[in-house]
Amino acid sequence: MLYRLKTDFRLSIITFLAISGLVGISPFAVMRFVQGDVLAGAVDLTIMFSVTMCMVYAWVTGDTARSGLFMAVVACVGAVTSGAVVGEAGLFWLYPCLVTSFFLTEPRYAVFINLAAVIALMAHGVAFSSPVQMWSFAATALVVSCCAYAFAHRNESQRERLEHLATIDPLTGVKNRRSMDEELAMAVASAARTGVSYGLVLLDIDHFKKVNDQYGHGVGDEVLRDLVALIEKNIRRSDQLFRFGGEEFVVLMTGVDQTGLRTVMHNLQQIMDRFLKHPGGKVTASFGVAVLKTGEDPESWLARADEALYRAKASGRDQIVYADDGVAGETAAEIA
Ligand SMILES: Nc1nc2c(ncn2[C@@H]2O[C@H](COP(=O)(O)OP(=O)(O)OP(=O)(O)O)[C@@H](O)[C@H]2O)c(=O)[nH]1
Repeated sequence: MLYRLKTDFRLSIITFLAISGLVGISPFAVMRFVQGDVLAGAVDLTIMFSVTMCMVYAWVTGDTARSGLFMAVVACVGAVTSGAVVGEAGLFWLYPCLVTSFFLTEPRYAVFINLAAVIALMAHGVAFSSPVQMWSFAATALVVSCCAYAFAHRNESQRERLEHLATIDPLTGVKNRRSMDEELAMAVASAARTGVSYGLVLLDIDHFKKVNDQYGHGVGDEVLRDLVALIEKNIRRSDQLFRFGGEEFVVLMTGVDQTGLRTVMHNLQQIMDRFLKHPGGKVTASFGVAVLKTGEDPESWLARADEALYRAKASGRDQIVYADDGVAGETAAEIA
């Protein structure tokens, strides 16, 4: 739970706002009912119920885009209704709503929601004691919205940049090991939920140290980039490639069974055999392949692929070894 709060910015905002909204509004709801103002109390209760539902929906489905948008609408509609029901005192509630809209949903929706809320309150007019107060409210609401927009926009672009730095390998441009851990966990969860099968390929370039030593690191880097380009060109859009570390890569394949996986792997090995080169000749790789078993966790899945890769290296490299096969794999030359 804490992990999701730390990694999902919008979910954390939705949760924080829902909880602070509940804490902030509940004393007023109690006060309204005690004072006999049932309508205002009912408005408060409806807002509290709606924000709670938004938060629960976000946690259960992970759909923070929809729940964030709905929460922004609920908050602004609630603030406008409060202003209309209790008058001037209700106006203040719109300010936090104008700010938080930009953190809950996309700027274009937030601008629309904020404008609609301010115009609705002004058109209703009852909450204002004078035209000067009404226009002062409009002007301050505009300033607050502009500042919130600028801040949220900057925050979003910095967050995207940090996320890119944290998840993408700078040399090859593919996702790094950190992203892989998350994607494997998601694949395991999806397999348990939907029954879709997943295959994991651990690929390690053979004798890569020699390439670096003989031709320099620049050439080594070029081989890594060529390998990535070649794999990306030859896997499906739903498959994902990660740099596991150094000269080791992982391909996560979706919707493949044992037979399909063997065909894909043989094709991939053939393509590498034909096209992946360094100045002195061919570049080969060893592969460890494991299909996710029912109820298996990501660690054991990866460990089985790693063990298969170890066997591929140990039995002469340039091999594909399937976990739990118990036999050595085939070289590209044997398949051809
Ligand atoms: N050019 C380049 N080399 C890298 C990079 N990351 C790791 N390496 C090199 O990859 C080499 C890996 O060497 P080893 O672990 O001995 O593996 P190997 O030579 O491929 O031998 P086997 O895997 O046993 O076939 C080392 O020389 C690392 O310096 C990188 O980003 N660029």
